[in-house]
Amino acid sequence: MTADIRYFELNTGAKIPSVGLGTWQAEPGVVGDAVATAIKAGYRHIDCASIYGNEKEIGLALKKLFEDGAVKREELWITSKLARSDNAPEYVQEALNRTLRNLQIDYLDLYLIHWPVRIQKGSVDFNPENLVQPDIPGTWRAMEALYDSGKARAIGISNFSTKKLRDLLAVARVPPAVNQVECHPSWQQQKLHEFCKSKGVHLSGYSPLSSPGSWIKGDVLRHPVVGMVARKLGKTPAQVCLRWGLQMGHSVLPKSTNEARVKENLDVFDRSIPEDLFAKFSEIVQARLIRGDSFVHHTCGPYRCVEELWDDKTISNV
Ligand SMILES: NC(=O)C1=CN([C@@H]2O[C@H](COP(=O)(O)OP(=O)(O)OC[C@H]3O[C@@H](n4cnc5c(N)ncnc54)[C@H](OP(=O)(O)O)[C@@H]3O)[C@@H](O)[C@H]2O)C=CC1
Ligand SMILES: CCCCCC/C=C/C=O
Repeated sequence: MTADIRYFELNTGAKIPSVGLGTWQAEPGVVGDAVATAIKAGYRHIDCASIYGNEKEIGLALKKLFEDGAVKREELWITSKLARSDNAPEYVQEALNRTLRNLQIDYLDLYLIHWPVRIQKGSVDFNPENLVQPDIPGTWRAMEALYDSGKARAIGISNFSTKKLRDLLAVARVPPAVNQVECHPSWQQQKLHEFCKSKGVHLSGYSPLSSPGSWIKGDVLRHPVVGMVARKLGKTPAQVCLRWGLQMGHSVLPKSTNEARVKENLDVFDRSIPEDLFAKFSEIVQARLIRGDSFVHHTCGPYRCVEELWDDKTISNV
């Protein structure tokens, strides 16, 4: 196993940098500095979304970095995502244009349908009455038009189960390049991983540290297997989780707004997890952290329960 896994090649032929900076819950007032710190430290991939509410500040930071000559647009990989309230064919083009205006760029490297979920345009809260049946084939045709236009150089999906991905592949003219899903040593997505691999869809792992500081409060960084591997390799638990993702073949999107941790999370290319230690990760009990409970309801919207959202009868084996 070569230690240097800097890129993964997508089905478009493009190379996605293997470590991207996450920006969800990166607060206004600090997210711009985090992006600047990351890019100066060597990150070339920023994971954004309209729903994160911080694309304007990221755009300002990018503009300054370009003006100062710290990086060129073509050296960066910028992903953004179609919000749930824009998940309808007629809203897709304007949603992308809004994101491009906010980010102050003229194309995205990757545009994803954020969730297989639609809420009424203008909804801001989690009222279940706002949940609407999405027209995924229709939205995908609108995404394909963005791909054809060159404004989105790759298109993909996020939070799609194996079944939802299979259904999409059956109607897609342009196959999705990426499925961005929760993925870390305590939610390894084995079945989805195999399916994506068999179809040439790159799996990008979100919450690769299990989102420890947020309300999600995942604790994979404290798992004994992660700790043991970290001690043996002389790396931190976070670096071990990220390295595990890279060796699985996934790009990873750690979020940090702390300068030292931003740098720590990119320092994952000098050591591989050897096979005997890598095998230990199969002992880790699996549980999904981001269940999407707010997107299901016993009477409203298309999904009656989380098992229907994920097409999975065993959301967790805990
Ligand atoms: N498509 C989707 O639906 C989703 C996409 N995402 C994407 O994935 C990104 C990452 O996921 P996210 O849920 O943010 O969680 P992560 O797993 O990246 O964890 C982020 C948390 O870990 C802390 N942290 C960062 N680095 C370290 C470290 N080296 N050691 C210890 N703690 C650390 C951060 O705090 P601090 O900032 O203080 O360092 C923050 O609290 C998101 O930001 C977003 O871009 C996430 C969820 C859903
Ligand atoms: C209250 C439910 C929110 C689900 C998490 C959505 C995370 C999105 C990040 O991209």
